[in-house]
Amino acid sequence: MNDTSEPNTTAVRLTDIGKRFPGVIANDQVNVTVRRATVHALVGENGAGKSTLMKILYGVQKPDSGTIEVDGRQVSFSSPSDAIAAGIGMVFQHFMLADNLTVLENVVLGAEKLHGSGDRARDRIHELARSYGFDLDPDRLVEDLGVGDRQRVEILKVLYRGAHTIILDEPTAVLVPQEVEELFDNLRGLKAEGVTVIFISHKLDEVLAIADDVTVIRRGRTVTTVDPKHTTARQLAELMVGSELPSPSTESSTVTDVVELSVHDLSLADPLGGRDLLTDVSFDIHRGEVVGIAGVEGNGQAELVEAIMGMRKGTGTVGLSGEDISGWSTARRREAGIGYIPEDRQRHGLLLDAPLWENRMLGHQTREPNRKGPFIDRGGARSDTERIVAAYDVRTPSIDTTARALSGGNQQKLIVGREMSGDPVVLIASHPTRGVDVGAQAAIWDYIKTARREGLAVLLISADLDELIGLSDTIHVMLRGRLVGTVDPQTVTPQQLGSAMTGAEVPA
Ligand SMILES: Nc1ncnc2c1ncn2[C@@H]1O[C@H](COP(=O)(O)OP(=O)(O)OP(=O)(O)O)[C@@H](O)[C@H]1O
Repeated sequence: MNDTSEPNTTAVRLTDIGKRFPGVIANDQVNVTVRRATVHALVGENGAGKSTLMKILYGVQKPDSGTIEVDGRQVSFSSPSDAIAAGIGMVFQHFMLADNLTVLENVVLGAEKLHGSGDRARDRIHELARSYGFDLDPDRLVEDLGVGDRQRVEILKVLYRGAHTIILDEPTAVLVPQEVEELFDNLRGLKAEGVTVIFISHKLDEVLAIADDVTVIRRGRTVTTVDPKHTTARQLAELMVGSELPSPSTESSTVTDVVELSVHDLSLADPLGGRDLLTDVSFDIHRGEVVGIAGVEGNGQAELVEAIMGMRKGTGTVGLSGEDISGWSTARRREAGIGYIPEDRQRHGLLLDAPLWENRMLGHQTREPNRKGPFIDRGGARSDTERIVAAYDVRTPSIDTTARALSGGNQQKLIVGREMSGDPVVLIASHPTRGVDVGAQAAIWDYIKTARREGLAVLLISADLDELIGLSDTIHVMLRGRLVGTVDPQTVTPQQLGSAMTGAEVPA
């Protein structure tokens, strides 16, 4: 270790950082001091300014005011390459790996000048993996890796480029409990070797389990930095929102015997000729019922949703309220009353460069309040967007703001609000609360529970096992494109469910 790696020296100091966007002060004199070789968590409501601050530290955004010090030296970054040269790395939520290349090729890609490309590169990767306790085979294809391993490759990539401070944006959002434990082991390994980790998270229990310091940001300002050893999740949440949080309540069953969605023997071949993406998937969802699907990401959940929505053509049947809709287009399915919260909000849920009120119409152009007779009803769409913004607490300067300018969590709240509008019969919800803060999560859960009480049938896909267990009336476990078992959310624990998802015996 060199002299800059001693604990308790400062790795990063952000002082009085300010950043404005049109109509919004994203950062307002933010101050954060990150001690070297620690894990430092940033928490705050959706839109509080966490991502903006990290983009400033990574050179993606330029601050309007304030100073950045890295390793005791003042720096000014015009681009991520400046930040990387100063030893700052960032791992984003959407992994940016090439599936058809090996771990080694992915790590080295674009950084050949650093350690060469042949055996020297391989030696360096082995050395890094060993010293940080990463168990990765450099010659495996990335497409054969699970989510946890892909994340490790991303981290390795950043380390290979010489980072000694790593920023992770909501790293556990896509992981099952076992993978979260593995990630945390890796983070401890990094710390032990003098690496500093800054991470953004909405999972307050996890923050308390791994962080050495937690900085709370509220409406663009630093509230405080606390010691997690002496702070509870509830206290953190209250610091975030500046008031007390309501506690969620459990609900009794509202399941009826009317089948609203029925999926029968659904199979889907892989267009690339690999193993079938779905095999003989069958289940019903009744009026007033939430059916959860648990599975490690990449086991067919996305394909199942796309087949139900008519975006992929498989064999078997999909029925809506007793009618066979297998041959219907996606638009017709939505018109008939299927609400759809997509997994990838930026690709399928929003037109990023269109204003919020136009996004309100997306997929709902043919229905009230967006249409009057044969005409688009702009006024109706606009006033309903105002309603959603208020009801779902979408933080935005106005409904004329583009979707791109919203924070991730606020984009999600807008989509949920839109898809819950117009009394859907069935709601297909993929990760409905991904990226939203604890307050908004509780509000979305309440909306789903209320709609279920009123008869909504919900298909819930979520990597958040507490959410799956807390909302579902029944949970099917999905593995390699098949439903391999059913568990009772009343009795199953997140750990048992996590094991079942990786192929262990499904608990009775
Ligand atoms: N490029 C941009 N243009 C306009 N406004 C922006 C832009 N980026 C962020 N903002 C605004 O700045 C504020 C802070 O957003 P930021 O993404 O930093 O929040 P966050 O704390 O990371 O939220 P989340 O938890 O939802 O990801 C928000 O009001 C957002 O709408």
